[in-house]
Amino acid sequence: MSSPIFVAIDTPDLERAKTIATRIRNHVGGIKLGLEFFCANGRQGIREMADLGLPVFLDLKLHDIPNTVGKAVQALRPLEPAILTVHAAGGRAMLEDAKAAAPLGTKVVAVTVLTSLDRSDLGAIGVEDEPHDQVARLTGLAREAGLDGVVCSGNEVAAARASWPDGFFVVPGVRPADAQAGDQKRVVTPRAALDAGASILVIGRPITQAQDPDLAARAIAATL
Ligand SMILES: O=c1ccn([C@@H]2O[C@H](COP(=O)(O)O)[C@@H](O)[C@H]2O)c(=O)[nH]1
Repeated sequence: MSSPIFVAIDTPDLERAKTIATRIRNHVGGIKLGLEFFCANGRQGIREMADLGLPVFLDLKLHDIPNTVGKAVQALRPLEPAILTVHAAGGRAMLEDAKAAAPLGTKVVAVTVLTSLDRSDLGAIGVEDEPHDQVARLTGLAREAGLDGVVCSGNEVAAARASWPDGFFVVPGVRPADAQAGDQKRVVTPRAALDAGASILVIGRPITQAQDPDLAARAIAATL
């Protein structure tokens, strides 16, 4: 079985992204490219990264009116990413249009509650529920809209999977026991996230900022 680790390569520098991906390629299941990389390098940058041969998770977290998101996903179709993200809070019609516009082989997954948010952050944007309850609500919405799965933290993934056994669960906010959380607030270890039902783990800085990213990826893989 291929590794569940997708490395978040968050850099605007195409050559640095290629160097990291090349170094870690034998110890991870794929690479995740997000807004920072995409805004700097666009579709051509994604193509060049895909040419390295690892599955590409395109984490653009699209969130707009249904027509705009549908058209954006259409524009991304030629890239055929393995995984593509949209924000669940965009609502059911937006989720449906995103899924309808995506290539058949692309898993479209909805971001529920960002792992950088805690209970008080939710309160500040008018959501009075605990993250757990909001994740449950948005997971149900994503499932009804025909998506493939959701993005949530390792704290909520067990309940999300229990409600959607064949869903695809992406877990970021993953930190080895001795790593710094940084801006992440809902954090679990790689082993705990997998045990709780994660389909894949998104891990960025603990690998990409390490002196030896390959060694860091192997050390994390050894804990799984
Ligand atoms: O809720 C979310 C959704 C996406 N992310 C993304 O995952 C990586 C995490 O990087 P680290 O360096 O391991 O913190 C990053 O690209 C985020 O955009 C997330 O963290 N939380």
